[in-house]
Amino acid sequence: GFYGQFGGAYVPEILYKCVHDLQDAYIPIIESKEFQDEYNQLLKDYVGRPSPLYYAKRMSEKYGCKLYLKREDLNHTGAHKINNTIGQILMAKKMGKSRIIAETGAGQHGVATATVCALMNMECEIFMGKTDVERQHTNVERMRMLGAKVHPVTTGNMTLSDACSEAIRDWCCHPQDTFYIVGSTMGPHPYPDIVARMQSVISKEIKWQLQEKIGRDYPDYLIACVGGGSNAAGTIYHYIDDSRVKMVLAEAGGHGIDTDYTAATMHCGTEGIIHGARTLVMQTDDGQIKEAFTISAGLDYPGIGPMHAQLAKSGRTKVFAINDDEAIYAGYELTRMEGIIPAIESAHAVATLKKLTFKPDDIVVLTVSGRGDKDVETYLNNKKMA
Ligand SMILES: CC/C=C(/N=C/c1c(COP(=O)(O)O)cnc(C)c1O)C(=O)O
Repeated sequence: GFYGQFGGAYVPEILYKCVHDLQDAYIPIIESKEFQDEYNQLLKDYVGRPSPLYYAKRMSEKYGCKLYLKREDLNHTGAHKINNTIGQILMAKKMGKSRIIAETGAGQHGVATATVCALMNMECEIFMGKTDVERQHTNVERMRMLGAKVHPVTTGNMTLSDACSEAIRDWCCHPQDTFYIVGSTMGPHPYPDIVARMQSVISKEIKWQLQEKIGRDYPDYLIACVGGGSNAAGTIYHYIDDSRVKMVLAEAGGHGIDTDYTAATMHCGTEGIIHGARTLVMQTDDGQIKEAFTISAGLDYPGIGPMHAQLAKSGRTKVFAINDDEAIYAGYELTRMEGIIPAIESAHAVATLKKLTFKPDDIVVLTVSGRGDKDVETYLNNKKMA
């Protein structure tokens, strides 16, 4: 499982067996008719797919293009994360696992995991940095409502990276009966590939939706935000080899890539290992992973999916570092122009529109990865930036 020099599975000895078991099992499971039938039926009737591709008329006029929004915010649980957790819970069941663990930052992956555990009657434990427990508390309440046990993590700066480390430590103590549902295109092989495949339903739908709406199955631009990289991976998946399609990604600049308060890994990271993957990571000269910083819990990660490390290095994707104030402004703009309150993560993608120059007929598809209910306090507390 390599993306150029990036990827691989750098795990402690104790995890070898369960990681290799998964490496051997995942393709046959995903490609089986039984999996495909149950997965597609749940995406349709439980998640509510296909998600709409909505023509944003007022934003199109403002930015001089034809802007279509891929509405992953309208999925059950309010974000793209459930596309992935449905797939992984079916794998866990197939592999005879009874206990599910997951990390979460924005709480959307936590909610999506707790949701499918309730659906499949499985035990669920979520690890979440204490900082994120506070700033995304509505999602913590939802997780508990759904029957999950939420463990606040108090190591490091108590955000997503610390939650990942704690989940991996737990996994090391329960390698046989526990399935770790990883929430993004990160971690040891095969997780980046599993998550990208589960999220690829996003671009599979974009293709036929564009064909239906404009008589052409490809856009001029695809735009998405990147935390670990899963909604972006899903958005670009079926277009990666199509050179007609430009790919624009938004990572979290925080207070700026020239400050110590940033999460812009593709601007500030160097090659290293984090949570089992060789990728780009923000690290000190002696290899200590630096703390990330951003207003957005879901983008607050010092690493990046190995797939995106490779795509950025090869120049296939154009990556912008969007700062906190730019994201808040963009969140208010979409809210006031189209009546859609985006997740603060998705707002980073919206903020790239100001950085691009379009031709009037350019078809632009931007993935709204989640809804902003969990971020209303953050938006209102930062109104001055609007
Ligand atoms: C897996 C940890 C990331 C989380 N969320 C990330 C996230 C992201 C960034 O994650 P990726 O799509 O995996 O880059 C974008 N949009 C929304 C609405 C998100 O919630 C979470 O815990 O919910």
